[in-house]
This record gives sequence, C-alpha cells and structure tokens, in this order.
Amino acid sequence: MLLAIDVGNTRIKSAVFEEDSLIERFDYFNSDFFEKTEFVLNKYQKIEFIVVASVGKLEKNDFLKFENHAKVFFVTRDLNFPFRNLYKSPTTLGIDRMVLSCGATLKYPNTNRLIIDAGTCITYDFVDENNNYLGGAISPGIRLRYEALHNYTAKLPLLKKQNPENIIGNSTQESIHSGIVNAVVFEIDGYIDYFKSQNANFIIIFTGGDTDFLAVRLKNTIFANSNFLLESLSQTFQYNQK
Ligand SMILES: Nc1ncnc2c1ncn2[C@@H]1O[C@H](COP(=O)(O)OP(=O)(O)OP(=O)(O)O)[C@@H](O)[C@H]1O
Ligand SMILES: CC(C)(CO)[C@@H](O)C(=O)NCCC(=O)O
Ligand SMILES: [K+]
Repeated sequence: MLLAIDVGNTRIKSAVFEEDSLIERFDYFNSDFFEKTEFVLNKYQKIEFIVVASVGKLEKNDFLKFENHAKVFFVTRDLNFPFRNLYKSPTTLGIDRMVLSCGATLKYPNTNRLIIDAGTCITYDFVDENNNYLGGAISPGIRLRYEALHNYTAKLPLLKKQNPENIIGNSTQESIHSGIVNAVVFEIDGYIDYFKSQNANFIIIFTGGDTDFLAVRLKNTIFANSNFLLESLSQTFQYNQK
C-alpha cells in the first residue's frame, strides 16, 4: 500500500492506493497536517511508502517524522520523468506540473496531451505526442479571483463562488460571479479550442479542486478527474522504482 500526498498551495490532498486503485482520499489544511497524516497511517497499517509532492510550505524534513510508519519518497526534479523537459526555466517548473505531466504521459501514450489543473492557480501543461514537455500557462484560480477583487478594491464584497445566472450580471453580486466564473470558463474553453485547432490527435485532462464545479460548465468534452494528481503521484513513484 502507498500513501500519496499532494501538498498544494491551500490544502493537502492525500490518497491511499492498493496497486493502482485509490482506496480512500483525505483533504485537510496545513494546520492539521501531522494529526491527519498520523490518523491515515494508523488506519492503514499496510502503507509501505509515503510519496509526497509539495508546492506548499512543507519540505522533505516535515515528512521524516513518519519514517517509523513507512518509507518516505519525496518527489524532486532530479527523478526520472517520461518526457523531455523543454521548459526554458526547468529548475523553476512546479513539481505539481511535472507530476501531472508524468501521469498524463504514462497513461495516454502517443498523443498530444493538455492537462488543466484548476486549483489555487489554474495551470495548463502541454506534452506533445513525442513526449516533449513544452510548457503552458499559469492563471489565478477561482477563489484567488474572488479574494483579489475584494482585497484590492474599496467596495467589492468577498463572495463565495456561485454559478452566475447570466452572462450579463444585473447586480454587484451577479456581476462578480459572472466576471469570475464565466471568465474562467471562457478562458479554459479558449485554451482548449486553440489546442484543438493545432492538434489532430489529442487528449484533455481536467483536474484540481474546482474540477466538478467547472467541468459541467465547459462546452468542450474533457476527461474530468479530480484525483488525477494523486494518481499521477503513484505513477511517478512506480516509474522511478523500475
Ligand atoms: N474545501 C475547500 N477548500 C478550499 N478550496 C476548495 C474547497 N473545495 C473546493 N475548493 C476549490 O478549490 C480551489 C482550490 O483548489 P485545490 O484545493 O486543488 O487548491 P490547492 O490545495 O492550493 O492545490 P493546488 O496548489 O494544487 O492548486 C479553490 O478555487 C476552491 O474554489
Ligand atoms: C503554478 C503553481 C503555483 C501551481 O500550483 C506551481 O506549479 C508553481 O509554484 N510553479 C512554479 C512556476 C512554474 O511552474 O513555472
Ligand atoms: K493548480
């Protein structure tokens, strides 16, 4: 058994795997990190490996205290990845983007892949059919946009994300929901349309904390899988065991 841990910018997501099957997933905040991880390790005593990717505040040292339970495998850029990294600044490419690209390359061979992760940030990553990682885009995620409008203006309230009723918002609240949710949907559909116009043979993978909220609103057909990063962590580990 393996425990995959994705330390994101806002939350920690983890999942227990038996072979390639996801048995149970746990989401928690940094403040609960130690207790929750201990809880999972005690619940699943058969966990042999803890596989971690962190873009957040936790470092490898923070995980070594679990070594009495299981071996810690911390994902870094020095591991083997199944793609050629053509990013111009490879040493600053996010580990989460590398893990997503690894999972997509292994799961969907011989095709162009676009991976969209709608979390704190929305990231777009492109791995071509010859397994070249080319890069993509980083934009602010939904919650970040709501907070930015509130924090950098005098009058705009902080709202919880909500489906806009219309494109034309007829109140302050509706204008904000439209300006954020519709804009994110237009953005994602726009990237997908561009990608489709450039590639005949392709797959689009959609993941992140806003997967379910957004997937139903996109006009394009995509593979929505909110566990894709966790599954890719397990795949990255296995790829490096060979
Ligand atoms: N319980 C929750 N807490 C916080 N955000 C949530 C929650 N459920 C859904 N979300 C949505 O998920 C988005 C954040 O995504 P996610 O949880 O994947 O971010 P994250 O932990 O920072 O991960 P990453 O850094 O990989 O993007 C927010 O825009 C928010 O709308
Ligand atoms: C873009 C984020 C914040 C998304 O989690 C992360 O992948 C990151 O910190 N990336 C570093 C910059 C880059 O990927 O080019
Ligand atoms: K993200």
